[in-house]
Amino acid sequence: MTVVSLKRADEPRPAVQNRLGKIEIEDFGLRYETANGPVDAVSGVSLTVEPGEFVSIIGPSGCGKSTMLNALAGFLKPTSGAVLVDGRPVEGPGADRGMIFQQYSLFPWMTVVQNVEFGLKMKGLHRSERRRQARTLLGLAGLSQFENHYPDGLSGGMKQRVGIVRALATGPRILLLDEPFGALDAQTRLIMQQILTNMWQRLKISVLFVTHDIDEAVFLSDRVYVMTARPGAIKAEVAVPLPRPREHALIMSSEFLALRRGLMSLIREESLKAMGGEINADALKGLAANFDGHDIAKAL
Ligand SMILES: Nc1ncnc2c1ncn2[C@@H]1O[C@H](COP(=O)(O)OP(=O)(O)OP(=O)(O)O)[C@@H](O)[C@H]1O
Repeated sequence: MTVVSLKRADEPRPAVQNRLGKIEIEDFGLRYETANGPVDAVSGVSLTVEPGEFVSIIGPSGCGKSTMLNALAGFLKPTSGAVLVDGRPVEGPGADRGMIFQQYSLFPWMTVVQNVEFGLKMKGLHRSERRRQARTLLGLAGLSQFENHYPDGLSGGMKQRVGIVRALATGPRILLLDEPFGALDAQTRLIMQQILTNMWQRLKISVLFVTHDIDEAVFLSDRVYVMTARPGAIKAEVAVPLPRPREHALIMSSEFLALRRGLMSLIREESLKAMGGEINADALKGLAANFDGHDIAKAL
């Protein structure tokens, strides 16, 4: 079995017929205008997510991962290139895309079930139908007995589960997740990964998932894109041909470890480049002065 296959980003892939939720990012660039001049966050990125696919993006800090998700969500406009959902350019936020951030974004004055029902209310659904749909999704996420709790009384993992359920309640075709489990402890993170994959498989939506955690990317994804240091571009596309459903014991398998090693070496180089930009010679001189004249800059 080929465990790590690196493909060119523009290589054709078989299309899934008659299904919605396709993401196409074509030669995408985004420049921020700041008081200190322009910042090219992302440059010339092309990537695709087929309907129903689970795709992750990993890359060094500041390479533009969040910028890209925000453009897909419709919060930012590309400076160059195009961002398409089901063949149409993204013009702004829409109910076809749900977004989940690392920070929990629940309404603290609403109960769990009211938070989940909120988007359905905006869609004009009748109260009894809203409650029925919200309860079905809360059941899938193992949250049935917490429906009348307020967010303040929930753990971080539970809040994030409610956030995922809320984003899914309006029936998006695409779920965009930006480091959603970054603030959770390791054990809760594993449980959340399992819940997310279960819901993804049941609902058959497309997922684009940003993470810093290589194990998480391999465990969850069909494919992983690796980005370069800023301005972010695609360095590699890695297929994850591990069978589903996946159990956590998989992370000890030789196939998983080979993928992990491959991704690790791809990303190490870019992380060093990204850090190199921040560690300048003056900063190192400053450090040396703090160490009784010992030249630790040379040792580095
Ligand atoms: N509103 C903004 N104005 C100016 N520069 C910005 C803005 N938002 C992001 N940037 C810069 O654009 C670059 C990409 O930022 P972005 O947050 O997209 O990266 P990231 O890969 O998600 O980072 P991290 O992994 O640390 O979350 C960074 O250098 C960042 O400082």
